Amino acid sequence: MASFCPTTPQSLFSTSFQNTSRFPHPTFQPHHSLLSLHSSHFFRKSVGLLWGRNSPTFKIHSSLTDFTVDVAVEEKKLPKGETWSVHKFGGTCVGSSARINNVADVIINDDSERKLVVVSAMSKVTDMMYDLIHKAQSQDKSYISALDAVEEKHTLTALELFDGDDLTTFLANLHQDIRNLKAMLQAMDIAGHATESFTDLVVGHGELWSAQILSYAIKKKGIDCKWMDTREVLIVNPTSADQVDPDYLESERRLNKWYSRNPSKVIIATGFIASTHQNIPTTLKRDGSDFSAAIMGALFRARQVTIWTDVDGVYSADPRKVSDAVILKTLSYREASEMSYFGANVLHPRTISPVIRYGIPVIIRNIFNTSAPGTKVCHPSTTENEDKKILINYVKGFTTIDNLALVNVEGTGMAGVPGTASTIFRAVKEVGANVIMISQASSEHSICFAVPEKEVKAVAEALQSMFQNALYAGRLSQVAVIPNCSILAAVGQKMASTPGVSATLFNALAKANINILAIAQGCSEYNVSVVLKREDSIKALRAVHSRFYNSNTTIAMGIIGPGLIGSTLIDQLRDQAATLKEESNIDLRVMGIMGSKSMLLDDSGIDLVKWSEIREEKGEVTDLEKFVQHVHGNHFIPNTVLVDCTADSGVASHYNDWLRKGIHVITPNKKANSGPLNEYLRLRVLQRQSYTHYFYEATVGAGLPIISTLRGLLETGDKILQIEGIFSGTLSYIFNNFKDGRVFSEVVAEAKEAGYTEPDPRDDLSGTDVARKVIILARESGLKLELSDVPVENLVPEQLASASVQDFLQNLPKFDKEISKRQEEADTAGEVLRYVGVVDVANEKGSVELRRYKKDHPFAQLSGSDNIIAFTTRRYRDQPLIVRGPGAGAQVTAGGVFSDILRLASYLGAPS
Ligand SMILES: NC(=O)C1=CN([C@@H]2O[C@H](COP(=O)(O)OP(=O)(O)OC[C@H]3O[C@@H](n4cnc5c(N)ncnc54)[C@H](OP(=O)(O)O)[C@@H]3O)[C@@H](O)[C@H]2O)C=CC1
Ligand SMILES: N[C@@H](CC=O)C(=O)O
Ligand code: NA
Repeated sequence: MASFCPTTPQSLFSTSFQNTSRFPHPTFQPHHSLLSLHSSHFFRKSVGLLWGRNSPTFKIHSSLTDFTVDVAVEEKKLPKGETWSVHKFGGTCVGSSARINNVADVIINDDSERKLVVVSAMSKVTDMMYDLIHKAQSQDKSYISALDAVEEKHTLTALELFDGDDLTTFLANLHQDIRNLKAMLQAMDIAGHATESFTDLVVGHGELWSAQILSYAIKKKGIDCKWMDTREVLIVNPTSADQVDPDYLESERRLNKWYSRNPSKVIIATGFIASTHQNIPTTLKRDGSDFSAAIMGALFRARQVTIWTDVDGVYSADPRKVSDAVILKTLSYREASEMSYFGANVLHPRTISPVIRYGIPVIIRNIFNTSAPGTKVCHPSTTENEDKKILINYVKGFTTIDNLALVNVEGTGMAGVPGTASTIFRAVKEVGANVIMISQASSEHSICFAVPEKEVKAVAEALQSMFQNALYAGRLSQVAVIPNCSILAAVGQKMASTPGVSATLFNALAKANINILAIAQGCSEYNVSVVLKREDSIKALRAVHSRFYNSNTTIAMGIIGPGLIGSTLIDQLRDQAATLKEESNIDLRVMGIMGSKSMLLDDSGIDLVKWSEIREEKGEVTDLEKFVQHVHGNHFIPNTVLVDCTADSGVASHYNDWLRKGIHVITPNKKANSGPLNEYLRLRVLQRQSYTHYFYEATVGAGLPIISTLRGLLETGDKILQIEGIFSGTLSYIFNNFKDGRVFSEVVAEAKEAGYTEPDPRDDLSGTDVARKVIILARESGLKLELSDVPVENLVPEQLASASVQDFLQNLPKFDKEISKRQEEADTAGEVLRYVGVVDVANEKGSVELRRYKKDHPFAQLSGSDNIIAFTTRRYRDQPLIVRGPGAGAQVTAGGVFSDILRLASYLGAPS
């Protein structure tokens, strides 16, 4: 066996680069092909001369010895193709001896006939190596102890993994490398500088050591394997400061030669590092190890390349932002490139190019969860129909880029003037800014483009100066900067030629009340990008993801007024939450509950079992503005709804403002819809113009479908003639039970106890509550009536009009006689008393009164808190359409509010 002896360091360029691991001991076997070893002046011209174990004529340069060894070797032809599978393990995968052992098992368990494994340096080692260089250059002597730490880390790992001759060999190599590195660092220390190739040489040691360690760890498990210093094989041409192009022909030639000397079914190769044609060490720059794996895949024409990471595959969106993000089973090469560009943790486009050439699939898998199949990146034909889970199978993923600014160059002088765009982008190029997205409307009045926020100041200044004259002359009106923007991109190969994809995207954004600042879609249609305000970025991502992936429709809720109805609603939400999530993908999160005195806020959703105790303990003083800000301010949840369960007109006066902010409103509170007409009309106009919803089914007939029935009639072209009925659950209960000698005040108390009345039962007895319902239905039918336009028959004794609720109830028995008299008179005539409301649409009037009906009249047949509402319309003229059932009470009212919430969820995209 030929080897050459270590020499004593003499100077940096003729010193101790002997017997290093990147220059593995040539294991010359007597029956091998002719191998010539020459020596010359070691490192005399360039350190690159070291990377020369690439041909049967093997040149070794030493400052002390010159020698040539010719060995006859048998040429082993590299078998290429399906039998090879390539794996790549990043730094975290080989971060410790336990992980290296795990990696060894994964390789052994791969039943491919031949395996080529690319490894990165152990985790943190590359940073440690850069730190050494940084310290040495700045003459910080602590690089010596830092180098000791590097040596110790690898020594300990080796000691834990293998033993015997392999350990001795590895440690000898490692010590020699460390001595060499020390000499190099000393030189940097003296020079106060390190060239790029020197830096690459130092840093590349991390890969050399990890490849050797892994190969010995595999050998220890009884599998024969060789390790490869890829600098002997991978030849690249630097194309720019951060890019190199592989020379496939030369690399293939060198690989064949390497293999002829090192035939093996398992090869562990260093990632990241390569050489130039002049054998100068270099690196593959960003994402280098992935690139190494892809190049190796191409050189070996491998069956597949597996990139092992610490995630289960490529997600449909960043899982830290979208909790429902799913792992994609397949992605086309193009989709992977697009997603990667837009910040997803996918293969960098450049790294996939070598495998695209041969259609070699790349699988992204999780080393910590080998049961997960991962994501397969391959040609689209093989990806079809695999991602079945996706409802709308056209968009694969969504990504965002933050910290951008939009620049808008605008003016009438731009249209039809060739060269404007070129001038703009020349200015941008001159300040070295990177244009991320461009959009120009065909009117040519403006061009807008997105650049990184940190570059926008220079861009704006350059444009101001470039267009100084045009701005002065008015040909351009402005160069405006819109800061704090983000791009949201939807990526999918099948988006091309599929109508409706963008419409769905924009619709989802509109429903989440997100404003789009600019749009771009290239002709290839693989990507639709929209620019949004930064603060909307996560909300937008969730909204579009949920629309395309049938994932949860999440709604942030704020409940105002946890009284009888509010607290019953909370109980119903609590009991139904799991089913809704599981069966309908609706995730309702109550972020705040507010009463008149105290409120409870929570960032992730209040525990609906213990909310009352928690409010007692942690509640804060009610502050409506803070409450709204909290519930709506959660940018992770795309939709917000405020549910007003008070009877308060002050709370209702905020609906306008909330709707304007994109907050949906749901309420059983009648105050807004029966309040001042102009405010009501303003509210409706605003609501109709926006995608923000305002639902109030429970304001009339509680949970009964009154508003929706009326809407249905109107929207389908029916004409309402009259709506007549018993609209008050309280008054219905009272007059249904005020018979057989019972006392009026007692029945009123029962109605209050049963939860039918308004917080102040005089609102019911006075007829005001019924009048409000009449107004709500009248306005819904198109009448422009004020509450004061509806005459009411007031049943509240005048003397008790201004008493407290308690005094009113206490003193009501004093007035029982009068009403009993009316009841008896009716009874004698074979009639009953019923409190009815009428909307006379034809005559544009409303009325509310206590009427007498024959005992066989449908209104006389009611029981409990039943409401009955008869719609006489053009279609239902002879036989009115009748809705009947309990029209008050906690459960039915809260149920009505709840069903409005679910209607909202379905409008927002939940399955209906
Ligand atoms: N009962 C029924 O059958 C039906 C009721 N409705 C409507 O439902 C609504 C609620 O009725 P109900 O639950 O019976 O009434 P309650 O009196 O039981 O509850 C009202 C709640 O509103 C809170 N509240 C009042 N003012 C404010 C304010 N300014 N800010 C915050 N919270 C406030 C109260 O808080 P606190 O407790 O802290 O004072 C209380 O929690 C009413 O609008 C009613 O018309 C509609 C259809 C049927
Ligand atoms: N107090 C009201 C409750 C429903 O609106 C009624 O009695 O109908
Ligand atoms: Na209703």
